[in-house]
Amino acid sequence: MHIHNLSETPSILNTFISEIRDKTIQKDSMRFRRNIERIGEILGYELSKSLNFEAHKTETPLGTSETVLHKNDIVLCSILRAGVPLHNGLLNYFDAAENAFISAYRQHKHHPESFEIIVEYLACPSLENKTLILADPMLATGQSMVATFEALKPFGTPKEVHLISVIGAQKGVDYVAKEFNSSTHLWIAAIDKTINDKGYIIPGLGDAGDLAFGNKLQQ
Ligand SMILES: O=P(O)(O)OC[C@H]1O[C@H](OP(=O)(O)OP(=O)(O)O)[C@H](O)[C@@H]1O
Ligand SMILES: O=c1cc[nH]c(=O)[nH]1
Ligand SMILES: [Mg+2]
Repeated sequence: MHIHNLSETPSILNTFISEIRDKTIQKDSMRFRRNIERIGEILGYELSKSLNFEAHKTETPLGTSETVLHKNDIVLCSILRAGVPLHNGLLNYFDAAENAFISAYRQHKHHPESFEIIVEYLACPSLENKTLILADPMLATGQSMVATFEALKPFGTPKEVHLISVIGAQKGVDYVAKEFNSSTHLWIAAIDKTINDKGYIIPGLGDAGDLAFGNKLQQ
């Protein structure tokens, strides 16, 4: 897997990551969502450099401008619910992308510290020969990414696969690196050291879905 950890190069991205982590600033849910969206825009911009480009001529009022434009058929798939603001950020740049949504949540059936990933909702166009971008802001154990990719398989074989995440734990990064094809790209804004016994990334930021959209009752 090609791992692109964007925080290795200091940039304005660090400001947005620092704000979503900050226990005071993150309480402003509108700012939290907007920061995730801005991070999505930056990750999308970096990812765009790896796409395929073709020559293009643009007629201006005064002449012809020659450039290259990407030609990929992109399907942008986000994991509900925390993936929604990240999806919006990516869609701001890949505005012609087709879109897919998939739900994945942790079900704590027997013990608060053990859970399984439940995939219930899935809306997806054909993925055959397309560029699939699979986005989820948190990559903790990596089980949600792997379970959702598995659920997408009946929709066709993508030409290339890009995973997008905001904060990952090293364990989750290692797990997806093992489970996905070696040609897969991971574009990630920060990689943290550990996961606690409840599956939260440390230091992480807490629960991204709750911070974006409010608390939910456990089923
Ligand atoms: O890498 P994993 O260990 O699978 O954990 C990451 C998943 O956990 C969070 O979702 P959550 O279950 O909290 O659902 P939510 O988005 O509805 O809050 C997050 O948005 C990821 O989907
Ligand atoms: O730290 C974590 C792990 C999973 N999901 C979150 O929202 N945060
Ligand atoms: Mg959550």
